[in-house]
Amino acid sequence: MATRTDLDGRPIKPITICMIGAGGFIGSHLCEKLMSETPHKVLALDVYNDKIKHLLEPDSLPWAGRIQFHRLNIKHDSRLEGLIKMADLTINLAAICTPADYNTRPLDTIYSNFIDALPVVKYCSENNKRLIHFSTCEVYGKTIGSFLPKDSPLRQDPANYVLKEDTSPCIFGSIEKQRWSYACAKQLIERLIYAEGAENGLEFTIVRPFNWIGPRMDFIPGIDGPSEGVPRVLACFSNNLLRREPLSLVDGGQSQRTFVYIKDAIEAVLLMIENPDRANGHIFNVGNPNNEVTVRQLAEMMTKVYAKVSGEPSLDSPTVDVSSKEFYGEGYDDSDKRIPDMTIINKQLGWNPKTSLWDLLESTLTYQHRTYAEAIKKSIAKPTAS
Ligand SMILES: NC(=O)c1ccc[n+]([C@@H]2O[C@H](COP(=O)([O-])OP(=O)(O)OC[C@H]3O[C@@H](n4cnc5c(N)ncnc54)[C@H](O)[C@@H]3O)[C@@H](O)[C@H]2O)c1
Ligand SMILES: O=c1ccn([C@@H]2O[C@H](COP(=O)(O)OP(=O)(O)O[C@H]3OC[C@@H](O)[C@H](O)[C@H]3O)[C@@H](O)[C@H]2O)c(=O)[nH]1
Repeated sequence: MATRTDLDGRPIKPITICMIGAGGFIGSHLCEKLMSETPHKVLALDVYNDKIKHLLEPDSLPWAGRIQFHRLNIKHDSRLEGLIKMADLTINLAAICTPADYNTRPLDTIYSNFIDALPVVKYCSENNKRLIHFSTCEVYGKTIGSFLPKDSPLRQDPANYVLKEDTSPCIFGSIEKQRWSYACAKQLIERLIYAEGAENGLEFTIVRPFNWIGPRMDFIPGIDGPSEGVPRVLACFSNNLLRREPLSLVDGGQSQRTFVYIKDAIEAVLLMIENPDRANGHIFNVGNPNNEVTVRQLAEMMTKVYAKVSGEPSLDSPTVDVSSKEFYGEGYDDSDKRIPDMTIINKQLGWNPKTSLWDLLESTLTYQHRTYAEAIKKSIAKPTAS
């Protein structure tokens, strides 16, 4: 491998990374990138490894020996501190991060996103290890603009809706809207990490992902996840398309999101890993402000793209409206709009997303069709046990 240099022209030294939650969606892409393009070693920690199996087996893979899987639950495993000590950098991705869980399993959500992350922060701080912690864009909550009258010209002022790391407030709903328990737990762990940096010199970077999507995100209910499970929107809509069912629009699909391609976002994380002097002490939005749609528009676009990649015509009525209470249960609420300000990541790391929403949906839905269409057909054809 040719000598790789950082953004300041210095050669990059190989390091060992302790990646917690390496078996998930983001972790699997990050492991893939680190194995195929860098000399770094990864201690991959997770309870599952299905999404990184292709990197672990067989032993003849070019990166054999550079990635080691450790099956463990960070809630109760004494090996955690030893693994953090063995590494130069810890990346914590582990979390319950699916909205269907926030109001139905609020305790697990709070424990997973706050309590379980505490020892990781403590071990990094005590052992002088660098930490990259995954937070979320949801820490911003609702926009200021959402509280203005519908026809107020102030809604047009970007200051009232663009989300900026160092100036935007964090606006959550009331306590019985348990949707916000996740965001609140993430916010408190951010504050704790920041305080560890300020008082004890912890070297940290906080990542706030804005709806990263792509292959291997979540699961398809009844195929590689529970039949009654509700994954995030990309997988929900993929499941509907694969089964030729209308896509469910929660509360009319009026909420807005910006979606970024996982492969673009992983480039940003690699820059953080390899440029500690530029990334330490910072909180970074990572998203694509150019890919904004309402959830309804996302459904329409996915329907068109899926018809193209599968060759199957769309349904006459491709969407159906459903209330959030019916879909997610009591205590659901939503972020109205999420546009990331890109100033800080641009200045520190020179990163910009590249892939348009249409292009990222085309490659992702091609993957979904190739991976799941046959399995879905078989599961539908299978006679049910009497
Ligand atoms: N994907 C996104 O767009 C997005 C957006 C905002 C924030 N995030 C954050 O990024 C991180 C990763 O998200 P993801 O999309 O890859 O989710 P994911 O659910 O696919 O991955 C999380 C992984 O952590 C593992 N994990 C959870 N608890 C664990 C424990 N106690 N011990 C060991 N492993 C455990 C899970 O098994 C899973 O493989 C999360 O912290 C999430 O909150 C992601
Ligand atoms: O079938 C569906 C699924 C979801 N939706 C809607 O689609 C939007 C996006 O839902 P997602 O499940 O992808 O999750 P959200 O964008 O609300 O939150 C996510 O973003 C940030 C991360 O921290 C988390 O991964 C997750 O909380 C929501 O408005 C939701 O109500 C539908 O209309 N229909």
